[in-house]
Amino acid sequence: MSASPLILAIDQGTTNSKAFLIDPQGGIVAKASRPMTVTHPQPGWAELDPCGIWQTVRETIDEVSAGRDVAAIAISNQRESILLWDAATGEPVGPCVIWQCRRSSDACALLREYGHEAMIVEKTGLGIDPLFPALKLAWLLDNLPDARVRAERGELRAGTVDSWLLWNLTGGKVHATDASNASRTQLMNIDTGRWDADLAELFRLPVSLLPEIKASDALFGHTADGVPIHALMGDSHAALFGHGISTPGRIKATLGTGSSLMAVTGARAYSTHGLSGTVAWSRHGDVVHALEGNISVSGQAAAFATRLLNLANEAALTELAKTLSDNGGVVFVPALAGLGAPHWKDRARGQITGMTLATEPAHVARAALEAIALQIRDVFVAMEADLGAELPDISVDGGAAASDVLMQILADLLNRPVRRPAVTEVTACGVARMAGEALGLWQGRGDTEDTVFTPRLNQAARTQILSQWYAAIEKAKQE
Ligand SMILES: O=P(O)(O)OC[C@H](O)CO
Repeated sequence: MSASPLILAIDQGTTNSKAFLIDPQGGIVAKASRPMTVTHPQPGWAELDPCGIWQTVRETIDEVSAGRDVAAIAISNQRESILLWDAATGEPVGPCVIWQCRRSSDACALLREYGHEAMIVEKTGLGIDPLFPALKLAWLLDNLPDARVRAERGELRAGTVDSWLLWNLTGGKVHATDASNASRTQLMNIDTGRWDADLAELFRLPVSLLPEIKASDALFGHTADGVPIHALMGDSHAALFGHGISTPGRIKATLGTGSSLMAVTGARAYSTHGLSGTVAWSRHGDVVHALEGNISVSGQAAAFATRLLNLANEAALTELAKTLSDNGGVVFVPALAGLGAPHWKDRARGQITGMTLATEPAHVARAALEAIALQIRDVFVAMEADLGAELPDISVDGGAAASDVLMQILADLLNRPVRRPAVTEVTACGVARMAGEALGLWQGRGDTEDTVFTPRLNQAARTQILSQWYAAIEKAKQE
């Protein structure tokens, strides 16, 4: 038994549900993880089983909390994934349509054609792309039997994954979300922090279906055992907070299935370089704004290449990539779910270019790691252009940030130092801190040493890789 109060932080991601017990100094006392399987019923579609999401989260909570006192639960989650459930029974209605799913691609094209993009960006900070859930929710209402009628009769509830977990944790008593998650739905007006009636009408969605929007550090409710749920945050936002980035001038990249780069902007920022304006978090009514660039397939590019090359695991991919010092002209563009920021081409398709008879599997392995870094570089460059200032370095977290080889490639291609904190579970630590500070029990850790990867690649080699990359990106966009 630990004497200090412990926060139970959930990190519900695309491919794993994780739970951590975190002490007031930010130390991880216990952790548990369960894998999730994304299904692809049609090319470009991506779904998760809502019961599987709840079940895996429940199991990780039970595993880490056995025999411990938990002061509060804090939830961080994959964003932009949307689901529907029955208000009376709590049973899911249809699948969880996840952020990577492109099923609303045609509907997005129509909205663009009818000239709605400027209004949507003005209200939400988000451009039109299948990433965002408003059109996916409309798709569910239109395609699941009786769903629209039942929604209009008030029999259904909708929400992002945080809402679904909150509903289940509170035994169906609370239907709420936080401002960071709501800001990614394309239904929240970023200036008012409320669901927007014009957007709801445009997307044909009854506002009554949606959860109440609260501050990220609100007291959201209690579990049946009386444990307070005291923070909800989108995973990328929690990571930004976990890196201690709360003022402009620094940037972080979370390398998960996709990657998200975020920088705090102070006031609301408008991107002219393919990024999104978003809410970083809201606390005690104060809203912190950020610029974000989402990359659709990032760490997943390594998993994909591992499977294509028939390797045992991603460590084997990295070992193979390490056997060469260059890519031999091979470029991999992982547009496997379209291209996100800053290109936003949802119909782009993946490419492997530049192969010759001299190409070895190791070249493809190296190209896969470089692709992760190059996509991050594209967003980093857009971020500097939007901010009108150079960013001195980048802080990283997430599963793929554990790879020294990848972090060195990232430093080389960015031509900036890459800072990796000692604990890379920054998302969980960030949301735990949000709850811990709200409860007044957070002490924070003293200074810890980051591992810093310093650029070593010469300019000529960097320029060559970049020119091959831009040529391949153009090809992918034209698919
Ligand atoms: O599952 P992750 O950790 O890649 O996170 C997904 C993002 O939140 C999608 O925007």
